[in-house]
Amino acid sequence: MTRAARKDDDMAGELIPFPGAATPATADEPGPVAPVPAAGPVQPAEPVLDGELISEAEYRRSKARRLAESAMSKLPAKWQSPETAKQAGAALAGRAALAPVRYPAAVGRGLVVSARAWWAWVRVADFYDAARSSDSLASRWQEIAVVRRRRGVITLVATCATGLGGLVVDLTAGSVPLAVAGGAVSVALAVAGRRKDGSPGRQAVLGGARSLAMLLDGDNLVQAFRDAGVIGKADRLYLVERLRRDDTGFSLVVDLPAGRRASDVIAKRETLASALAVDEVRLILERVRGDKGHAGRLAVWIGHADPYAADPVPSPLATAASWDLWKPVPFGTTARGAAVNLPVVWTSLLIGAIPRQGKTFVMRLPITAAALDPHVRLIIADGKGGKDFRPFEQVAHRFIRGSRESEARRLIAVLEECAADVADRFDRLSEMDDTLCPESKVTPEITRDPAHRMPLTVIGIDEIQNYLGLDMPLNEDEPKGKRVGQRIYELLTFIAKTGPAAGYSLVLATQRPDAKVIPDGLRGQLGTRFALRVMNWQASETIMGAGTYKAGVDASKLLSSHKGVGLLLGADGETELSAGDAVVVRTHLLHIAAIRAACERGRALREQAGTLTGDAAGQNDLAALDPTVAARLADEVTATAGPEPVDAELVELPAALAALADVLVDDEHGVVAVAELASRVGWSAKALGEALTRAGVPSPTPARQRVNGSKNAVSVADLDAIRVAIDGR
Ligand SMILES: Nc1ncnc2c1ncn2[C@@H]1O[C@H](COP(=O)(O)OP(=O)(O)OP(=O)(O)O)[C@@H](O)[C@H]1O
Repeated sequence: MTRAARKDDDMAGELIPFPGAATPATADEPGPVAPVPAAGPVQPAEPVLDGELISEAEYRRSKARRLAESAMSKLPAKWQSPETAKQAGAALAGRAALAPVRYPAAVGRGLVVSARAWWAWVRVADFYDAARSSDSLASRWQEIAVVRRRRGVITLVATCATGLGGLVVDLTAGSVPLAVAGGAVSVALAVAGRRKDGSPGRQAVLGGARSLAMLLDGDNLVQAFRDAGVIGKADRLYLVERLRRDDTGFSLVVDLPAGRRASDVIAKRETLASALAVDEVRLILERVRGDKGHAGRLAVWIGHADPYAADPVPSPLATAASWDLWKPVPFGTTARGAAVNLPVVWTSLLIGAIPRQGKTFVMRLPITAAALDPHVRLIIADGKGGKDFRPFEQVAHRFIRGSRESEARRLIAVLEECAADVADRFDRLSEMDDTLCPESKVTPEITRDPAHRMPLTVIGIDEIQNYLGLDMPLNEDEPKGKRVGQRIYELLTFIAKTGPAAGYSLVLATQRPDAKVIPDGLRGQLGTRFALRVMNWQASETIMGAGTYKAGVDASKLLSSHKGVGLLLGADGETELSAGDAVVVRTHLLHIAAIRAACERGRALREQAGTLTGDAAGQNDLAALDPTVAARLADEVTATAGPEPVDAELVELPAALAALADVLVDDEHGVVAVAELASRVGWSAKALGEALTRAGVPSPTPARQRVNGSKNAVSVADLDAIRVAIDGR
């Protein structure tokens, strides 16, 4: 006989939608097929059950197994997994072997403890100490002495009665009851004398390894939340969706007690992981937002194993015949296997990581998708200069390999060409009719029609720090003028800020993601951030944005063995990626051979569409910029990037001295109160005093003197010394 049964109640059910996780691919996923009626109006299908046909014996076996698992889950966590149970068993056996020595010692300690307690009772120690500390011992002494005498008599009577009773029992019933009573007393003494955890001399407990409960239940979870301090000791959790277990892990949705915030729990993920006894990579916490959630609702997933240690998933781009870059690019999967796609249009991407974590591999994913779209213009600058990007030479409109001076100067020329194009596109977009261009932004139709000359343009630069750090003068005639790196920074900032609406996207990668290497002005314009493992939380914040560490986003916590795994955050609100919660993504793997093949396909597509241009088509010469465009651009680009970063100290120094130079009168000499000088220039006395010290103006001795008949000594400055400093500059 056979029986149809649900495969596993706990496993069945729909996936919990977690807003915050990036775009799950659902459209292409195969699902159960409902029977189609032969003809007539469309009928609603019966609910489809996911199940399998099993025999009676199999059913009984699975039921027995579930009962056994449920019983096991009630045991302390250390008895639930074979490894920890083995350790706990060994520790128990060790303790049993030492019992003959330890038991008498515990009884001895118990005797001492009991004797001390008895002596304190007879002495009425608590009352005596209280009277002494309140200086009322003399007046209470009589009272205390009476109680002491009474307790002494009680002790004597009780001892005699016990001895007599023992003798009677021994004579009437033999020694067995006495032995039993003695045994019970010794157990009580041993309990009183046992060594407690934390008392001096107590050692770490062998076999006490904590581990995740085999079958998590509500009780384990509430305890873990309490132990982690994310809810109060008397608080409860409310299960919104019951705990489910599948092949990958446990999942559930909980409501925190009123007033507790889910984001606070997410920020304490590591502490909660410790309370649950799992590595934090196995614990995923996400807020449930929108209509189905609220600020105290949390989706929890605890993996059976490290979800990022599995074999990497090959990128679908390896086999894609072509790609439409207006569609988000397949990027990777979450820990739970949901697909994550990376939008490229309307945004720019910053990738940061320490070396050898997969930065170049990750960067090549959106660029390969761009190569597969014949209507995309690709500009590549490989600051490392290896072979990683060479396959793109076949399709790239501009391709620069290396970061020596000549290559950096060519990059500047290419970026100037792009900046001029961005400005020109906006001029032309503003002229287009509303049907074709409804929002002063490019549309798929505009970018795909060669007549409009506005293809989507992706500028990919690897090891961007190698270009931005170049310190040679831009103009050789002005050795102290603008630097090459500064010019590249200005142009990139301009393109990142104004380019997305005109169809330009930047994909920048660096292995030194600090504020000095990528100034805030540029970083702030890169709306999508992906951080693979970095050195510390500061580097993580540099990529992901200020405040992300406090919110629990820290790429330094990723393991170095997790190549290609990183945190993805949409920071500009332009894409479907959540700006609030970073999602951990295991990126797809795409090897160089597959990229080369994809680029060959991309080249063929471009040849067919007539869109193979620039370097790839052998047209290496850059068109000289029209002088009017160049002049207009010079102003716009510099204004967008803001003033050159300058050392604050250098600005303040001349400002203090320059202000003083205007107010000092020629025949003034000697010392003057700093406060008086400060009031002349409208500064605070403190700020001026500090500025003078930084300017190297020596203070008079003593530094505080009475001047102009002042009652107290005040801070003074030497006018002659200030004049010397001004003249020196
Ligand atoms: N998605 C992935 N899954 C698994 N392994 C990956 C993935 N991406 C990259 N790797 C592995 O990580 C290694 C380092 O990759 P990659 O060269 O991209 O690092 P990088 O950060 O660019 O290093 P460098 O800064 O030295 O250029 C590669 O050898 C590759 O095998």
